[in-house]
Parts: sequence; structure tokens; C-alpha cells
Amino acid sequence: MAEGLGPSGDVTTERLVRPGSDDVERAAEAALRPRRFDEFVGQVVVRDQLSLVLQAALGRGKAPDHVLLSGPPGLGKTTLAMIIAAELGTPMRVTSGPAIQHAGDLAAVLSSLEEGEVLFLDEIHRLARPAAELLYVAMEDFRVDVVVGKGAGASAIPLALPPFTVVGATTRAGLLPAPLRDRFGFTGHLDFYSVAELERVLVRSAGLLHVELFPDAGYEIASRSRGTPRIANRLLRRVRDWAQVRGDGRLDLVAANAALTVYEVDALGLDRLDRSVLTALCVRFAGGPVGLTTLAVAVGEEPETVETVAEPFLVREGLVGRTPRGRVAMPAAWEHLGLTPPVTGPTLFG
Ligand SMILES: Nc1ncnc2c1ncn2[C@@H]1O[C@H](COP(=O)(O)OP(=O)(O)OP(=O)(O)O)[C@@H](O)[C@H]1O
Repeated sequence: MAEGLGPSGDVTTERLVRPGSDDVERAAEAALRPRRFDEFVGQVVVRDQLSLVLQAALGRGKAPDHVLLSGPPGLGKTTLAMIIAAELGTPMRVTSGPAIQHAGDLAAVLSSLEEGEVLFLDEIHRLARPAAELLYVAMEDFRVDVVVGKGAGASAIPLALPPFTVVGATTRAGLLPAPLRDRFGFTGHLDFYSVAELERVLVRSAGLLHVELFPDAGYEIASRSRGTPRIANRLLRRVRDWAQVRGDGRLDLVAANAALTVYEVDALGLDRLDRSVLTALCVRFAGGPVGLTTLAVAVGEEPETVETVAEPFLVREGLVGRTPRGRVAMPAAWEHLGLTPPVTGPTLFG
């Protein structure tokens, strides 16, 4: 997941509410990760459909269809992939689109899979085209063509693979080549969590961290977590820090509000990147419409970061609209920033 410094270069604040994770985060997350379907909060429809797919496959004694999980970062795609492997009682091999430089790298991974193994392919939309082509042949025919020799004398020797299951994860399902997308027998889209669901995530995490979380503090953290369990867990750890260092050790509303203020998480859970996107849209571009790339340059971020990290939540909250001519600020954006919209400003339709 793309993660970087914001325009301010402030690592601490940027990381706190950014849904991506780095190595240190991953270690902290591992301890809180649900291991079974019944520990996995929310996403009821996807969870039910998926558990049906798995039960049926287990009943038949066959590897299940390939599974594609899409949705914004931090909503549980990796967690679900791990649960799938655990339910099937098989090991899980992990790689990602950007980690595979050449089709040969993927051929090596595929040819070393054991029967029934789960291959988790994160950021699958970032696979280079030759690797994607090799993958969909392997997914359909359980075969890779190993190319021997070079130039005119090169020939492809088919190598049979044992049945396996690919679990692909993507924040941008639309970027997957159609033939690859079609090889997935099950596609599940993960959506943002409700505040009540995030409260349940937090109660479970507080239990695992052996801290007592007061209900009003849980509600406050949940409502500022951008609908994302990863952010909820991260904010919980920061509130715990505040309570330990500056408070009386209790994770109550006072500690929650104080910690969230220190880390500049606003009432809606927006972080500095979100606020710079909104401010640029409202002030610099007078409400838009403005193209994604121009907007990203204005806030000093990669277009992909703005599109996959900030935008989905801003759109969901009704702060930003997407139109064929670009992004526009919605009335709620001005309201949230405490600004007055221009009287003859652009509308959704430009
Ligand atoms: N449904 C859930 N119930 C409880 N905790 C969850 C749930 N979903 C995610 N989490 C928590 O959030 C963390 C992040 O989830 P996960 O790594 O699965 O997200 P992801 O969608 O794969 O993100 P990315 O796209 O950045 O890889 C997990 O470590 C887990 O603790």
C-alpha cells in the first residue's frame, strides 16, 4: 500500500490515520488480527458467501475457486486471506504485484506451490502484463509454460501444477485485465465499517491488549477511524500511550479526546492529507472540477495515494464528488473546513 510522508513531512501524524501499514505496524497488527471467521467483525455478506464457498470446497475435498477481494486499504483483505487458508487447513504463500518483477518470478512461485495451497497476491492490479498473462493461464489450466532457449530457437515446455487457490487483493479492481478478473470464481468487495462495528473491533483489541476501554472512549475512537479497522486499532494504541504517559492509565473519554487532539485527528477522523485535499479543492481550485493529477500535485502526493487513500472516504462522507470533468468539493466540504462556498461556484455538473 502506498504510504509516504505528507506535504509536512510529519511521519507520526501522517502514519496515524493513514490506512496503509509499515513493518513496525504490521508486527503490532499481527497480534490483533482475527484468526477465524467468528472473530472477524462485520462484512457479513462477504463473510457468509465466502464461508459457503469454503465449506462446499472442503466437502468436495477440492481446492476452492480463486477469490478476489477488493476494497480500500486496512479493511481486512489480508486478514480474510489468512482466515481462508486457516479454514482450509493449508499454508499460505504471500507475494504481491510490485514484488514480482518478471513473469519468471511468478512462474517460480507457482511451480513451488504444494497441492491445495493458498497463494495470496496482494496489490494484484500492479502485476506487470506478462506476469498477469502467465497467472491467468495457471489459474485456469493449472499449468505454466516454461520458456527454454532464446530468440527463434525458444520453445515453451508446459509444466503441470497441482490445484491451488489464488486469493488476490486489490484496492483498484477496475485496473485488473478482464481475462484475469474473469478467472476468479468469487469476488468480494469490502466496504467501510460502521461505527458500531468498529466499536466491536476496539473492544476485542482492548481485550487482547489487556486494557480497559470505556464505552464512550470506544465510541469516540470508532467514530474518528474513517470506517477502517486498521485505523481504529492504531488510534487505540495511541490513546493507550496518552493514558499511560499523560493520563491516569484509564482509556476514558478524556484520554481519547486528548490523544486524538495531539495526533490531529479531527471530528470526522480526517487526517492532514484529507484536509489538504479538501482545502486545495475548496480554496485553490474554488471547488473544482479539478483533475486527480493536478489535485495530487497541489497536495504533494502521488495521484494513486490521493485516489486510493484519501478519496474513497471523502466521497463516502459526501465531502468530495467525482465527475467526468474532475473532482468537486461538495457543500459539506466547505462546512467541515468552516469556509463559505462561492455563490456562483461550480456544481456537480461543472
Ligand atoms: N473485520 C475485522 N475485524 C477485526 N479486525 C479487523 C477486521 N478487519 C481488519 N482488522 C484489523 O485491521 C488490520 C488491517 O487489516 P488487513 O491487513 O487485513 O487490511 P488490508 O485490507 O489487507 O489492508 P492493505 O490493503 O493495506 O493490505 C488487521 O491487522 C486487523 O487487526
